Amino acid sequence: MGELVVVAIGGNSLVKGNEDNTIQDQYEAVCKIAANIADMVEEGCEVVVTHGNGPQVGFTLRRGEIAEKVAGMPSVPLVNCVADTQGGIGYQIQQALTNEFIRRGMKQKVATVITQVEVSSDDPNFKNPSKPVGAFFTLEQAKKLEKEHPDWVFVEDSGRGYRRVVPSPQPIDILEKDAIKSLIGAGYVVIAVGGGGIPVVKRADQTYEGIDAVIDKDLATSLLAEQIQAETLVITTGVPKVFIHFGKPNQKALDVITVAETRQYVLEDHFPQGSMLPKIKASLRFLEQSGSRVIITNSESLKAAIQHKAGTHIIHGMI
Ligand SMILES: Nc1ncnc2c1ncn2[C@@H]1O[C@H](COP(=O)(O)OP(=O)(O)O)[C@@H](O)[C@H]1O
Ligand SMILES: NC(=O)OP(=O)(O)O
Repeated sequence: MGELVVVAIGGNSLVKGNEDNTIQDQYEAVCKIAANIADMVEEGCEVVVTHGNGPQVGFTLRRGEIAEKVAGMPSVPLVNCVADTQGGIGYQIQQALTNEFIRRGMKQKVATVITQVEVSSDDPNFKNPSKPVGAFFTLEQAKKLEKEHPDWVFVEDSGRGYRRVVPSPQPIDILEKDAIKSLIGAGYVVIAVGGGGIPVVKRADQTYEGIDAVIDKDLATSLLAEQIQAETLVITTGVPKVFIHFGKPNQKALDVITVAETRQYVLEDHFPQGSMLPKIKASLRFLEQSGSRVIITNSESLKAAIQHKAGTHIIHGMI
């Protein structure tokens, strides 16, 4: 059995532009990432793929709102928008990976698991929306939209523009973790926890129901990696490495850092709230709970990163 690696794909890395991004554009981006993931499988890794849905779930929500306004169609709850994007993006990744394995003459099987993630209805994050979704707007556009829709909240997203935010509770448990483990054991490349998972709460009678929110996919991925006892968590994003003093003249790329060093960089405020900080928090959580190493890199560098030749590696301590 190879090293069990959970790879998270950022939702932003699947969209080129803003709301003008087409499904075909997204599939082309998915195909490029699928080739990089196939490289890892060829390297001997057992791979579980997770993905974000930040842009896509916002677009889906907006489509429903426009259809309601223009055609009087019933609105689609946010939790169902999460489920729709999990299925839609999961389908594209599953097809792209399957085709990539066929082209390479590999017998690898692929399956996507609809994944529900338990959250608490008492989570304080329900009262304080923080997860940016959908399109990026200018300040003027955001102010105009806030006037038109008093229930919408906007935040500035890491220097990239203003985005609508929705509640983002902490993930507590991956309901389908045993199914995911079984599929890995049967030799599948598994796609799971798409869009951070479909948020559900447990009722008093122990049954579940969906709740409107978008879970941070890095936190949900870290919980999955812990629950399936993965050795390695790889978070792919738009940059090849994590930097300190990011975007400043003295920015410095990090190659290998320890958990203690990473905690110190967090205290020194090197990682912004809406972008790199959730990835770092998810990495620390995985290493503190069970993991051996975390790699943060871009998808192009996946193979080299697994071979210790690229990316930022976070480890317990220096050997
Ligand atoms: N210290 C940092 N090191 C590297 N990248 C950073 C840092 N701070 C902010 N970033 C930015 O954060 C981005 C990752 O966040 P985001 O795009 O929201 O994630 P995702 O890829 O999951 O959608 C990077 O592509 C980079 O532009
Ligand atoms: N659900 C989620 O965290 O998606 P992104 O990674 O696309 O923001």
